[in-house]
Amino acid sequence: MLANAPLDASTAKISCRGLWKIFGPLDASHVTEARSVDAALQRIAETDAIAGVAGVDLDIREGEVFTLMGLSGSGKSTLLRCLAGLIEPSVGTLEYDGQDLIHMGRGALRTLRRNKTSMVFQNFALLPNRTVLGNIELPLEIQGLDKARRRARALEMIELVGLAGRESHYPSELSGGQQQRVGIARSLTTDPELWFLDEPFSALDPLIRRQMQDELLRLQAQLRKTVVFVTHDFDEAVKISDRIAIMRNGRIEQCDTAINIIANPANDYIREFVSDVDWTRVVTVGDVTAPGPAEGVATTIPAGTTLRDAARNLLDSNGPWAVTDDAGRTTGVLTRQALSGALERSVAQQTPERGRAYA
Ligand SMILES: Nc1ncnc2c1ncn2[C@@H]1O[C@H](COP(=O)(O)OP(=O)(O)OP(=O)(O)O)[C@@H](O)[C@H]1O
Repeated sequence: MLANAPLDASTAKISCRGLWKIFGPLDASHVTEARSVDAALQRIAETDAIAGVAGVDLDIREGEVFTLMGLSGSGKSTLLRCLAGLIEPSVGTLEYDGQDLIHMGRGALRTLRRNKTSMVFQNFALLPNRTVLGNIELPLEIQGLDKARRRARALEMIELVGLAGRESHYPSELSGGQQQRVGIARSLTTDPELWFLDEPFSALDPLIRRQMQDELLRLQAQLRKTVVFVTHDFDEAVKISDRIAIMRNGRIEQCDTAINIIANPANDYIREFVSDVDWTRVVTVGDVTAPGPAEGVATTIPAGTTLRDAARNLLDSNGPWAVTDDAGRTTGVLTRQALSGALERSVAQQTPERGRAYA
């Protein structure tokens, strides 16, 4: 598969082709008339303009958590904002469920965004003079919902994110983690289909950050939104994402599952980008277990358990373990020997001589 290859536009929830966002005074013909993305970038480099997003093709599936990564300035926020309809792309196509956003009138786009999308920001972006309840009700107020209904819905959201009892507190009376829970609750009040999260946890300390990641996973298991997430933290991306796209200079260098990216980096840039990744936090029990029946094996372990977490089982059990999928079905058997071997291989991958493939 090409690093930047689209999945399948026909089943995509969000789909874009040849998407560009250029900052500065520049005619779109610089891009549309260029022979390739490289040629267009070359022409842009000769001007004062900057390509925040450069020729991105992407298909994001319904219900997936899709994460944008990359160094500072690589274009993550700009791409996220284009996909969210917050900023207008300079060139290219963008569709939700096959519906063209680029040629939609401003009013229709605003309505679509209000009904289908929502956003969580790194700095929480709460209104300081409104209570928790007031902040969470805001999107419904904008939608014109009557007071009783928006209050009932806001209280439901407060319950969902574990803030019951704090309804009348002001943002300044809350911890960072609690403020972000308000941001999350507010973003969910309108029941959006598309949920955009721009580094939502990066202002939080590590322990709270991990709790919020768990919280996000819990909410996502319940709500199954289509999520576009931006982070600088590969561990965070691995924990929450179905797929990760790594950006550089406005382009997507590789887009795949975390394990495929670390096992088969598309180029030297990606190899370097993931060189410090702890494989035991990425490779899961499911990745190293051969399919098969598990008769007579009483102890189970979920397929999504990372080797790092599974290693704890080695301390208090000899195995074997029946590996189970999300639905609780047994998919295979993991022996103590196989788990030890997989752990050893994962650790070895972090040495400079590591191979290109995991197996
Ligand atoms: N409003 C703007 N005007 C001009 N240039 C911009 C604007 N917004 C972003 N850029 C430029 O576009 C490029 C991509 O920026 P963007 O903020 O998307 O990167 P990022 O990967 O999200 O960075 P970070 O991780 O630091 O948030 C950068 O070169 C940035 O300077």
